[in-house]
Amino acid sequence: SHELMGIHPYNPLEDTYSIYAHPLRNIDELCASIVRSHRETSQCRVEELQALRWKLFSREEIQAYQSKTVDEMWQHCAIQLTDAVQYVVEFAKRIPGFRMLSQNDQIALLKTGSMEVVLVRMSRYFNTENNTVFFDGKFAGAEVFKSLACGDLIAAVFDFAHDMCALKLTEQQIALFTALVLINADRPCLEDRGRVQRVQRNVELGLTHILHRDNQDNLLHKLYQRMAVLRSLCRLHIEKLHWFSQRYPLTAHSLFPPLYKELFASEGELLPGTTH
Ligand SMILES: O=S(=O)(c1ccc(F)cc1)C1(c2ccc(OCc3ccccc3)cc2)CCCC1
Repeated sequence: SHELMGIHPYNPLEDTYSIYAHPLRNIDELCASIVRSHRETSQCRVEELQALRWKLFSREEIQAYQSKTVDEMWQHCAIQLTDAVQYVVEFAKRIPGFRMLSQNDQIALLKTGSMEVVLVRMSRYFNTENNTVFFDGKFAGAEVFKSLACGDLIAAVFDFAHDMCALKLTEQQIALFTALVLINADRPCLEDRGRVQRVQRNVELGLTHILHRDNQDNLLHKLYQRMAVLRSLCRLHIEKLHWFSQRYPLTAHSLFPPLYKELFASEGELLPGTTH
């Protein structure tokens, strides 16, 4: 059984054809429902975290993280990531049209898109003044993650967060952007690409509508560029995960959260014990 619990089959009432009845009213409604879902499923509000932005780890706390073993730190981050991904699954299920897709297509979109959405959401918790990111209750610099032994992935994650902050996206723009990151008809192994394309088209209309309303049409191509960076970041994450699983098979196969393995480990790697 898939760990992405609670995914419901096609619900005709939610079919996207109804959206063509009154396009403008519905595009506004589509944006409003995606913004609401984003707000309801983001782990903590940006305002709350901005208040914590100067809560940094002490030298001793940094030492403690740096003296963790590679597999301890990987497990710690995998747990944090899985926690964040749960909220993204909830967000996806509330995107109009997502639940009308087949269960396999919903899983395929989440397999490749959830990490990307987590990284976009993480950039909201990034402080560009001291290059720190919210982690474990305080703001951490890259040095905190040294024991992961994947400095290039961490540097790429930090660079991405920094570049996203530079765009100064509003929460509404982030809501529509992350919905578009998820609903991507070019993802591999989709059963009904045409159906995903129809849902994607509506979300694209929503994003361009929001950007036009904010008089920021110029952001659209920058957001498409960021989507390409996200794909390379997630390829790097999967590469590192393969490297890690070879060196620490026990941790990767029995200590990582099931949802993490479901989403990020390729089918072949899953040992018995994870049911399908
Ligand atoms: O807070 S985090 O653990 C964090 C980790 C590394 C980092 F540079 C900044 C933050 C978290 C995250 C977890 C795993 C990530 O990549 C995959 C990864 C990287 C390294 C080890 C395992 C997995 C990226 C982000 C941010 C959002 C949710 C959790």
